[in-house]
Amino acid sequence: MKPVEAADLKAWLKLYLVIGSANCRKDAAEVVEEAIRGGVTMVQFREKGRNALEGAAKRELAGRILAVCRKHGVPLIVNDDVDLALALDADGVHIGQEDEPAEQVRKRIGNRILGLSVHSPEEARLGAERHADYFGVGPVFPTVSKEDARPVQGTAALRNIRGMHAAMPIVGIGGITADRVHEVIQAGADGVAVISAITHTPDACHAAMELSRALTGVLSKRNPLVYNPPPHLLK
Ligand SMILES: Cc1ncc(COP(=O)(O)OP(=O)(O)O)c(N)n1
Ligand SMILES: Cc1ncsc1CCOP(=O)(O)O
Ligand SMILES: [Mg+2]
Repeated sequence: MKPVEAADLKAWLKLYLVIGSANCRKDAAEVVEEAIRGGVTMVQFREKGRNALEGAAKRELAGRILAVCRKHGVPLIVNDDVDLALALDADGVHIGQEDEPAEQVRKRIGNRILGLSVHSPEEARLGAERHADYFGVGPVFPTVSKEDARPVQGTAALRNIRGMHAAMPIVGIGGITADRVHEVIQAGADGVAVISAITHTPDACHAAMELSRALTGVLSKRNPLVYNPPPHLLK
């Protein structure tokens, strides 16, 4: 497997669905199918929280979500669980600052995608040194989906981290809804990662379409100085 191209990853990060059984009132694989039909471009399997599945049941759900993603050509990232990602042959792993260290995960997953949560320019500097492929930055807004979330950052952390990492694929996360997408993208993110904006709605396809429409609008208008400087400026 070749290393992922940053340009491809930026496109996949546009509308990133983070999902597990605890977030859904119906089968999470069905929600993934509907959300992909509505425009989701990458999926993270995050099986956490009260009554989270474990062992064979967790693996079974992950396998069905992977099958849906493969059918539609959408990359699947596994949250925290490197063993599961390797067993499934998933496209990558997302880890945070309290998870298995990034260097170790990189060695274990080879060229699969490595996503890392960062909250400050210093964490981002270390993350880039440790060869993360993309950063997840947040919570940008208050979230109902993560009990142990860090304090809300607004868009300030995103702007700071983008300022220091012009070429890095970056996704904003935490409390993002269709009407807040423009702030997150204007602060320098390549896309948004959401749980509740898609899973806590009666129609995941419709919710994804609304988010996707908002993203397409703001990404097409974004001031090119915010990111994507010409290659000679990146040397
Ligand atoms: C895209 C994205 N960004 C951030 C996170 C949070 O990861 P982490 O800090 O490890 O917290 P948990 O999700 O493991 O509870 C994420 N999952 N995805
Ligand atoms: C996993 C995670 N990491 C930071 S905030 C968050 C939860 C995002 O969920 P929501 O989109 O419902 O706020
Ligand atoms: Mg984690």
